[in-house]
Amino acid sequence: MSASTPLPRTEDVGSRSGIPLDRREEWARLSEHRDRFGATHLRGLFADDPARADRYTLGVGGLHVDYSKNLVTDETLRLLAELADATGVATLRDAMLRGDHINLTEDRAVLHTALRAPRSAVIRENGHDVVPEVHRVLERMAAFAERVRARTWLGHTGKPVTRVVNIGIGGSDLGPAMAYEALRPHTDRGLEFRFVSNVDGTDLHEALVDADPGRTLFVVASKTFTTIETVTNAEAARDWLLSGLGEEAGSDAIAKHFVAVSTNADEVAKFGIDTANMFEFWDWVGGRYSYDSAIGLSLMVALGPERFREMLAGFHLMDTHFATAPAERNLPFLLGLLGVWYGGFFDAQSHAVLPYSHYMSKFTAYLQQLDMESNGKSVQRDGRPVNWQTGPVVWGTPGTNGQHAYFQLLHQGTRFVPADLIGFARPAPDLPEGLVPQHDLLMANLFAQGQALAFGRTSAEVAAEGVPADLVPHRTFPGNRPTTTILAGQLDPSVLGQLVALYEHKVFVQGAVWNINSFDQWGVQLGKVLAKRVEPALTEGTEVPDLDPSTAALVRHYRDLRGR
Ligand SMILES: O=P(O)(O)OC[C@H]1O[C@H](O)[C@H](O)[C@@H](O)[C@@H]1O
Repeated sequence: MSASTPLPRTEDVGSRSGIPLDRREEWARLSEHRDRFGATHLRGLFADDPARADRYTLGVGGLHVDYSKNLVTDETLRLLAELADATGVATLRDAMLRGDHINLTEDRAVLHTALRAPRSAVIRENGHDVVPEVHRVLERMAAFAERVRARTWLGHTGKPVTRVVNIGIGGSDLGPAMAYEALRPHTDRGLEFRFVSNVDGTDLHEALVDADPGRTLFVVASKTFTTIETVTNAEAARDWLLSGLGEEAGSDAIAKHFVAVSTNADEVAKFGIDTANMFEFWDWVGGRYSYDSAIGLSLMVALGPERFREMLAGFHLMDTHFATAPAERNLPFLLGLLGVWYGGFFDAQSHAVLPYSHYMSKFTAYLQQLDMESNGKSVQRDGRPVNWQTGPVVWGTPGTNGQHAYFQLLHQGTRFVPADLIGFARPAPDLPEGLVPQHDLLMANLFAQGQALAFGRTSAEVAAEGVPADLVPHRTFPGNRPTTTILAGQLDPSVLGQLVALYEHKVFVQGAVWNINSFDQWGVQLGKVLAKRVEPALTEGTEVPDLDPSTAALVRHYRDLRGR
């Protein structure tokens, strides 16, 4: 889109009218409702309505989601659904799913849902059905993955590749790295996987320090293939390979030890990777929505094509639910609207995602990009500033570890932090017998935390336990801290796909209500530009014009410390 082309009007792509969110009557009704809601306590809500847990639980695919411990009533949910309706969430959803260019500032379609569509689907982008291409690339990925898994993908010296090093950052790292970790029991344990993202050379160093160049395969994953961290690490990896195999190994070694995943064939070729070894995706896939595209190549090698496809089917199941279920029984709508309620009317600044699964240790970091890069915006789709809170700070680590670190603040601090608790009924399939009983202990903690956060412990209850009067306030738990519990049978590829799609669509719903473009990320540009300007000052002492006094002094001090 040229700079002079006007952006499509907001009403063309969703929002029913140009009325700002905070001037809508549906918003005003929620605001009045919030005033009436006051300090209504979850204890009272459950006492008044014992059936609440049943009514506020929804099962979709393999997920069982209990949202009853949220600060909502039927009226809240009705008013939120009316807000979703008035802001055109479903209209924008339909526009996204059919390939309209809802990413206004980049004039792009947003079609990650096409990545997991069945072969029979027809989804057009600019009039062209993208589904056959999606499946063509999936088949190429599968053929490649099978060769590595069968140990028939041989390196330059004739040895099979056994270590796969994914080089990528942001959306080209977080998804595959997270899913690899989450699905470890389903991976080929005879292969080793490393995910290198940071431009800090220590990241690559640690991935290669014990590697055999003859057995190492690099997957360079970058949508643009211009990202400085990835290109720098890929060049260093190439140097490492050639110094290990001998410079004369040259292009044959590159061809056997490097594959690329990108939308940019020109840059891939410039780097020296044969485009026959390139796995393609498209500009209608956002980086943070891309790990089910060819960006998941390393993951597919780890899992095998069949399990990768099970994961895609899990995504698709949630896509179908999102596309078809009525708003009041639609999980992404519900979870998205709860966040709108807390951000808009409870001043929630953050949202904790707390998986009770050590394999999910990278899940929240993955969601940070998904949510915060999508909805960390402060202008509306037409460029006017927003006058309401948009995306929260998303944070969290696996339970039970977090309980011994920051849960104190969740229980007794002054901040209001809604949280998602995620757990799985069955332990990992290959967990040794002796460790299986620990799983119930893990899950008991999940349930206990949801209970403690919701219901707390009153001062009367504490006093009745014989606690001395001066300690009672310290040992009282106010409760009324909302959680949503997501329970699944087992952490398997399908369930992971369902979970990720649930959060993708939740983020979508929120962006639609807030009337922001969830699909660009201009906010990451400035730092990149400035880093390029500052680097010569660090290395060569070059004067950087217009450097502010604080940064200039830091640069001087850095050079002193480096002895330059
Ligand atoms: O895949 P790439 O083009 O290398 O981009 C990697 C990442 O870097 C950018 O700065 C964006 O903020 C991310 O959305 C993107 O996922």
